[in-house]
Amino acid sequence: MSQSGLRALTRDWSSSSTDTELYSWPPTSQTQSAPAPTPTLTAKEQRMRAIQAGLSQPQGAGPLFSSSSKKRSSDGADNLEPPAKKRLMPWNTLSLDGKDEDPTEEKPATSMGAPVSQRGTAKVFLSQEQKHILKLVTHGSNIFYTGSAGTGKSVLLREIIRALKQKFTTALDAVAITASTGIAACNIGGVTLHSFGGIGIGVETAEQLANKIRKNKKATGRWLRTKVLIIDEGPFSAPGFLASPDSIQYPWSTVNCSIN
Ligand SMILES: Nc1ncnc2c1ncn2[C@@H]1O[C@H](COP(=O)(O)OP(=O)(O)OP(=O)(O)O)[C@@H](O)[C@H]1O
Repeated sequence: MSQSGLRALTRDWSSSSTDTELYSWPPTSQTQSAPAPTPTLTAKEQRMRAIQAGLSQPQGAGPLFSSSSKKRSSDGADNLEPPAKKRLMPWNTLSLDGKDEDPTEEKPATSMGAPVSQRGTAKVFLSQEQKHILKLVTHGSNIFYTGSAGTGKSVLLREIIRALKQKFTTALDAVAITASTGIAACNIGGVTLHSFGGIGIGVETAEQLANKIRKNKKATGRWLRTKVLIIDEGPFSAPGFLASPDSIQYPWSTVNCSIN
């Protein structure tokens, strides 16, 4: 037994450095390139490392993972993945091009030069013409104003209504807001002229309409309490009702109600 090859081989393993180099495993070069073992980590720390590694995976890439994916790209380990797309949100629309909006900065003026308040409602600054008409109305003049589309008639009318309501704060029904059509009346918070006046469809003569109003106590009361009658889109009223300056004044002058 002492001359067997097994005995000789055992002796060679323990004594010969050459044999050790030939049969050593794993190879020295691969051992150096392998990740360093972490024998000092506890089981809890190893679990935490595993969870963090799982969270840093590219799937579901979003803002939460953007930093880790950037880190991988800088390391050169995973530079084929496209960068995460920045989501376009209302609060960062301007910051995409590097121009952050200052929320405390005052908004620019509107096209009409009116500054925008913080609530987003524009304060109206009337033109000289609009101011002139408003002044005439508040001083008690009878006014008919017209103009092309978009010249500010409706804006002026809203200011007139506001000013008259302030002037007649205590008088109930002092300002009658009417229009020739229901839609136009809705736009200014009023009623149709025919509904207010109690004249039905208003196809009779002015004298007949006045008699009709007299017979209607509610309508007569409305006319008598009215200090100012506003008629929007007046030219579209029933033919004959507002056909001429004379007929404009006729109905309420016959029921002893003056515009003032
Ligand atoms: N003094 C003002 N200040 C600010 N904006 C104004 C002023 N006057 C008119 N505008 C603006 O001009 C535009 C047209 O005004 P508006 O609707 O009153 O015109 P309009 O004459 O009533 O037009 P349409 O006859 O078509 O009804 C609106 O956007 C309104 O806000």
